[in-house]
Amino acid sequence: MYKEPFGVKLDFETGIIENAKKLVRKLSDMKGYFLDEQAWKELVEKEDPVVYEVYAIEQEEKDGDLNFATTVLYPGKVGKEFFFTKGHYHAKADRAEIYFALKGRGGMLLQTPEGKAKFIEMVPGTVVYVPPYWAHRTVNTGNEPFIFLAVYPADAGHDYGTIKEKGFSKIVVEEDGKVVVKDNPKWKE
Ligand SMILES: O=P(O)(O)OC[C@H]1O[C@](O)(CO)[C@@H](O)[C@@H]1O
Ligand SMILES: [Fe+2]
Repeated sequence: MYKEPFGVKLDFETGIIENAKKLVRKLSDMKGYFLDEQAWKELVEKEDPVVYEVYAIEQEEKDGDLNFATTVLYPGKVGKEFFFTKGHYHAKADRAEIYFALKGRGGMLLQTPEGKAKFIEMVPGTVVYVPPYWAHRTVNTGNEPFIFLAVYPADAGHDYGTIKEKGFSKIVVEEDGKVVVKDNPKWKE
């Protein structure tokens, strides 16, 4: 009837949560995600870097329960575009989420299904509220790993398909040494 409460250690320096399930996403797992396809191909052939790692503590997909996970998003670029997470809507689209930045710097791109986008900068201590229905993707705009904690409903699920197909309406790139958020020329409504 009652589940057992627990505490775990989250290492703020490395992002590792003890006893968590680890997931690794390499650049080759992200075909079609970056704007510059040639730059993507060259970097995959050269070194196929790890783009991010996730350490997740997840429960059964039940209404009312919570999951949490850290993400270690490495610094890097594909062409001018900063490394990012795949990004997703929730399968149960009305589920919200909280992100808490721990280390490094970056930001979150959020978007409604109609393509209204918002970029929120994240530095250690920033808490981001992801409202129901908004897709979300984090971006590392710095030179060190960008590490954050996410807390989300256990039954939220992930809808990756929509973002994989259509992308986000905005991209985050480096231009003249600056971080610039601009319209995605490949965005499909
Ligand atoms: O699931 P994505 O889009 O690859 O991004 C990874 C991060 O997002 C989450 O799916 C939570 O929204 C976590 O598992 C992880 O923190
Ligand atoms: Fe999410």
